[in-house]
Amino acid sequence: MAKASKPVTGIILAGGKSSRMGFDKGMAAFNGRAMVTWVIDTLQAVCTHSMIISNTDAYHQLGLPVYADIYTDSGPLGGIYTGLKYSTTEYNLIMACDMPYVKPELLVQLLAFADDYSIVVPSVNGQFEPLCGFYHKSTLPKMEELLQQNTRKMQHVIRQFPYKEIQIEGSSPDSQMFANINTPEQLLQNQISTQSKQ
Ligand SMILES: Nc1nc2c(ncn2[C@@H]2O[C@H](COP(=O)(O)OP(=O)(O)OP(=O)(O)O)[C@@H](O)[C@H]2O)c(=O)[nH]1
Repeated sequence: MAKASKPVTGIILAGGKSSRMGFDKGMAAFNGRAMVTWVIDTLQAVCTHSMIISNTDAYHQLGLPVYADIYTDSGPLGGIYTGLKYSTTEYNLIMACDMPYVKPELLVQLLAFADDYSIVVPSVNGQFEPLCGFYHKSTLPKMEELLQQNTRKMQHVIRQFPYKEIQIEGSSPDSQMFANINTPEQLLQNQISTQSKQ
């Protein structure tokens, strides 16, 4: 997979509570290795730099820069803000640590609109997938304003910017890429189904 023509930072969100999983989901074993490492591989196929936003020491063993949330307990928006703040590139791809099925080809599709929009996100049946998106560094000041206003809903955040939506039908196989692994049951079921496909 060719890297993007401009520098792009891959920002992995690995904070939050993992309350449904009951333990840190990014470091949970998924198909033989930590779930976050699948996401790292996807981003590194396309990005020139990568970083992890987490408040947990375990992520330091993965060989990437790890930054703690600047605004704590602020949900994914807080993680996005921190990533963009530390990023040194205009182009940034954000991914949640619990989306191991996203393909680099999708990220390339998002980057194709990076010159024309502040945010580019896929949507499935009209619902944005904000934690697999392109975010321009210039969104930072407004992101901070939204955080300070206690905004949490990413569906609302995206609409504050010039954004592009890549629509994906819920019935298409591509929509399966956005499956989150949030619970021990999903972890187990997805490992079995992934292995049976090999
Ligand atoms: N850096 C950072 N990432 C977060 C934060 N909250 C959620 N995330 C990340 O955002 C993605 C989606 O998180 P959720 O599944 O909605 O929330 P969660 O707190 O991780 O899990 P639950 O407690 O089960 O809801 C995951 O990759 C999380 O690691 C946060 O406060 N900071």
